[in-house]
Amino acid sequence: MEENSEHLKVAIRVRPMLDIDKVQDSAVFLNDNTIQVSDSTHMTTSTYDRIFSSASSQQEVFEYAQSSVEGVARGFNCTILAYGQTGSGKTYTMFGAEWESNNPAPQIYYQNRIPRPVKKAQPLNRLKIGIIPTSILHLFEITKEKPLTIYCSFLQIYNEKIYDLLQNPNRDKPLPIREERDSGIFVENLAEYVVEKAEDCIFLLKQGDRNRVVRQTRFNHHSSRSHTIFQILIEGDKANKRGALKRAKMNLCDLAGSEKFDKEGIMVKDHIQEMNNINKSLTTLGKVISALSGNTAGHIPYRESKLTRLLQDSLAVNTRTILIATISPASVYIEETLNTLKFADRAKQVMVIVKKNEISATNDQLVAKLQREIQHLKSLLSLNKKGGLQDISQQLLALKEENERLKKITKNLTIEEVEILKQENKKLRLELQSIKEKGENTDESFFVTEARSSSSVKSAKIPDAREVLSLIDPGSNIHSTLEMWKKKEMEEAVQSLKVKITTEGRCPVCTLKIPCKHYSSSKELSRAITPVRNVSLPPCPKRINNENLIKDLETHNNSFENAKKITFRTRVKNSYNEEPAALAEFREEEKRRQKLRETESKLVKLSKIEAYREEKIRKEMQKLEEDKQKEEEDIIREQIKEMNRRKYLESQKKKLEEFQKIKDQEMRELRQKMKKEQEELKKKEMKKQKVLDDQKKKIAEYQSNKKILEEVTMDQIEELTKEVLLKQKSSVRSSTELI
Ligand SMILES: Nc1ncnc2c1ncn2[C@@H]1O[C@H](COP(=O)(O)OP(=O)(O)OP(=O)(O)O)[C@@H](O)[C@H]1O
Repeated sequence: MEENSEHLKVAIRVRPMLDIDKVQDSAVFLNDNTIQVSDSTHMTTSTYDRIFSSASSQQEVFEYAQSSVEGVARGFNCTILAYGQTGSGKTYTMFGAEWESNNPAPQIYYQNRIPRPVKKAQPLNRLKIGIIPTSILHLFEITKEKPLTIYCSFLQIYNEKIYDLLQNPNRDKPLPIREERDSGIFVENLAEYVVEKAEDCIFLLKQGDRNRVVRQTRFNHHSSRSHTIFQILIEGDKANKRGALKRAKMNLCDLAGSEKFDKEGIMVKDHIQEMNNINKSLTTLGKVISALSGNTAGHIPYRESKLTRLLQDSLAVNTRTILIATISPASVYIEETLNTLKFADRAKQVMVIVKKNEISATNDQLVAKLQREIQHLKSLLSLNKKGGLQDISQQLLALKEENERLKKITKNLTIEEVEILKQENKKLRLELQSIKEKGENTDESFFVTEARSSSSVKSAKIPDAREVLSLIDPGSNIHSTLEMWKKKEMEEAVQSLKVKITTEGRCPVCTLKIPCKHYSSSKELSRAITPVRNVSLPPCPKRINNENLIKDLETHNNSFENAKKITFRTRVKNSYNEEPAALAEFREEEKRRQKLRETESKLVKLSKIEAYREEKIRKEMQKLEEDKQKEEEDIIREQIKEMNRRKYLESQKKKLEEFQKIKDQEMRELRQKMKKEQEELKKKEMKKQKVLDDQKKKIAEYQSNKKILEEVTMDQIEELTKEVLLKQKSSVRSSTELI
């Protein structure tokens, strides 16, 4: 399987000066991939993978992330994060400018959001939209006609609580984070939509964006006050040659911006709380990045904030991660800019190992998940089919049959069968979504992937009427119809019970064997029974009539079992008070009831033990999960340490090699110098020798001359002198003649 080790990619984007920047002098200077930030005393210089100036276009920024987005279609996970102080351009980078004109900025804080009027959708301008919409368009373009299913979800983390942006605009249902061996970390009950077209995905993105918490702050009229994560999950529909299905997810995060306490202005309580939560979660993100980069030893504090916990398996762990740090050029924000660059510097050092994600098509868990999901979707669908509620019991029966059918298709499915299951699943989801669009269902748990909702994770059994009821919001139409159905079922149960009693020759009122107070003979009873069988019971001549009984039953939880108990209790009461003959039977019954109670209490005890055991097992499982989690964290830490060690060794090796090279060069130069010096020395020696030889020669000459001179007499000297003088004279004469 493809596997690469790479650095976390870090880019800086500088936004242009805005009217809101009161002092318009720049403290940021760019030169290729180097950025300089200067205040009156210091100049900080840093280099990054890429720097986008205020003139850079949205398209240029997308192109930087394009290969990672394309990797998602090949099975590589990807996370793109925008980080920076408030008002520095994160939302502009992730969503875009066109986006803002489609979602006009509110001037007030939407505490209880009134839905904004939805403008008629304008065509997206690809030059203006940000990374998220462009990635969606690009992803759909490159996966067109590929056998893939694309899911999307959209959440916000506001005040350390997670909300579904597509289902919960009022933020009244915070969602928990769960972790499971197979599904990894996920948000329970988060809606996951199957999207077939880019336009549908964009539509959902816009819907969700409208539900995001925004507030007007000192530095941004339309400041995002929550972190958002738009997640796209891609799953292959067809297995490859190795029988594996592709599976990759892309997280597109627009973080809320850090903000300083406004000492001059007035900050409302909510604003302060938001600010503290945002700053706290960003600090934790900083700590996690620091730990991942190997700068701090030990524990990675993923669990300290919802943001880092959610991104635990999507941040630098088997995920191509791109960080776009946004800054403002204005000198007034220099402190925030330096903090952002410091964060980016740490992120630069994080190493990531990414591998292609594949899952075996015949993997037991996948098959089981698909089967469960199909059942869940079918049960929801059948509940929503028009007119289907009247004969709900028939539908439940049909679902039970379906359950049996699916159970029979046990684990040994062929790849083709799994592919068919996947298609069925997709079809059902789309059918459900179209029902939701038409407004036939108001239930918010409608689009929750079966495997991601707690009720269904626990068991794969078909829901009974009570479970079906619990799926539906109280107050909705479906709920009231089901209530009616439940009442009807209860009435029928009472009827059939009474018919049963009367056919045994007992009085339907006091349930004693006739003759009793109400009926003297079976003849009288049979006359009375006839209408009872079909419509209603004969009215009790003395005290209890049908309606009272039914009311009684209703107040006692409306179940068949309770109906039996109440009927019995009524009978006993009547007979005890008014018919002493019934006392013996009553005592017998009382004994039976006592036994029943004992058995029941035993059962309660047993179920308590069972519950205790389950709780213990659950705790053990949880502990095991936590241990596993810790182990995994240790492994990651070890991997990071190992990576850093290798990095350090490699850098040392490089340094050594460079040192060796320099040394070799120096040795070579030294040798050459020595050689030259030796040659020069040799030359000098030779010169010296020559001078010595010359001098020796001169001495020899001198000595021979001296010897000659010693032998020459005074007369010979005079003669020689004369001769010389004569020679000189003649030469002078000849020269004067010549003149
Ligand atoms: N590169 C850019 N080109 C032009 N305008 C920009 C650019 N970046 C940001 N802006 C403008 O700056 C303002 C603030 O940007 P934005 O809302 O994206 O900031 P933010 O970092 O998301 O802030 P917050 O954290 O408060 O939500 C917006 O009006 C936006 O249009």
